[in-house]
Amino acid sequence: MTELAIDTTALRRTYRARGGRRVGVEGLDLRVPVGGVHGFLGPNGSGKTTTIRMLLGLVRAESGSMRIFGHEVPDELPDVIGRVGAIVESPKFFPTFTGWRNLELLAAGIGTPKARVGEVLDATGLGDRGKDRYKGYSLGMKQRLAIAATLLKSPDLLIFDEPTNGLDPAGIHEIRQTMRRLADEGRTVLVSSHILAEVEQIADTVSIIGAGRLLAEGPVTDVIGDSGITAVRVGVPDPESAAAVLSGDGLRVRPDGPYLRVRGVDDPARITELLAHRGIYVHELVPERADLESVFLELTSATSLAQPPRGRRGRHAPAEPVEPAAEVS
Ligand SMILES: Nc1ncnc2c1ncn2[C@@H]1O[C@H](COP(=O)(O)OP(=O)(O)OP(=O)(O)O)[C@@H](O)[C@H]1O
Repeated sequence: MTELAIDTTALRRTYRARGGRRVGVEGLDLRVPVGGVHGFLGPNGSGKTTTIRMLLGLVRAESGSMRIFGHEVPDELPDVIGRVGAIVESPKFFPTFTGWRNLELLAAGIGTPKARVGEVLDATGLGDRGKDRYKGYSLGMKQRLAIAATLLKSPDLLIFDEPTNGLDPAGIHEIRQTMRRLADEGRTVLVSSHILAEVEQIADTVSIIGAGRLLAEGPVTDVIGDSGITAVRVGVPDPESAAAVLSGDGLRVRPDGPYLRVRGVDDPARITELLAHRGIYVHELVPERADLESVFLELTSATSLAQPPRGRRGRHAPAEPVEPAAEVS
């Protein structure tokens, strides 16, 4: 059985809202394996921050259970929190102090030897900028300094809530590289995001949530699907007749401009074969590979929220629609 860094069962947290309760997290089962980068994905308001805050003991769960490295949270959190580093909000640093000095102060505060400061600056790619003042850092460098601060106590688990918010592409790239490097050192990195493209490139495993519930989980490749082919774009002289032929064979077909988009086919050659038998000749056949973005959009769209369960690991998991709660003004 895979060793788990984070394990939650039927986790629930709601918030008071006008006209009732607003769902933060509703029956969430989250499993983060030890080692590697785990993308915790969901649209805005899907419950990522609420989950992270509950794991860190900052928000109380109404029901359900949570474990970090097998320790019950929140009861046994003091036993394991030393192994956890987290950035939930932007940490405050002294603007006129150097990055190095800021970290020295933090290290002294938690009883970490000063020698560790140089190591964590190197680990986050700030080795040659440590002697520069914090206020002169780019946003990406500021975020890397925040990561460096979490590394001072050498945590086994790092939790980053939307660490690339507000960064430009270069900054995003730097953070991505840093997270990958940390995972390659044997740490577990949980990174929440609603930007799929950046997570897809570095995550080993993902959990996708919507409306506080798990929609899919597993290795990125499994979540995307083994074949990777989600649809085939087909160009034919007579799309209407071709659609009838393909639908008749159980394929899902819909018009897409002058083309047809066909789903439910593992081997695109099947399309050519079916159509050729009816004297319809294909002039274009383009398999379109799924990416996490399209899986995510499909899973988190309102219609798929209402779809029935399809299983667990590497599959799409149960999801039920949740009544929207009124906003509090
Ligand atoms: N303190 C709070 N009071 C009331 N409602 C809250 C509070 N915190 C979160 N919520 C609500 O709970 C739901 C989940 O919010 P949460 O911040 O956990 O989502 P998220 O996935 O982290 O979103 P984002 O990507 O926008 O940060 C949202 O509907 C949000 O409005």
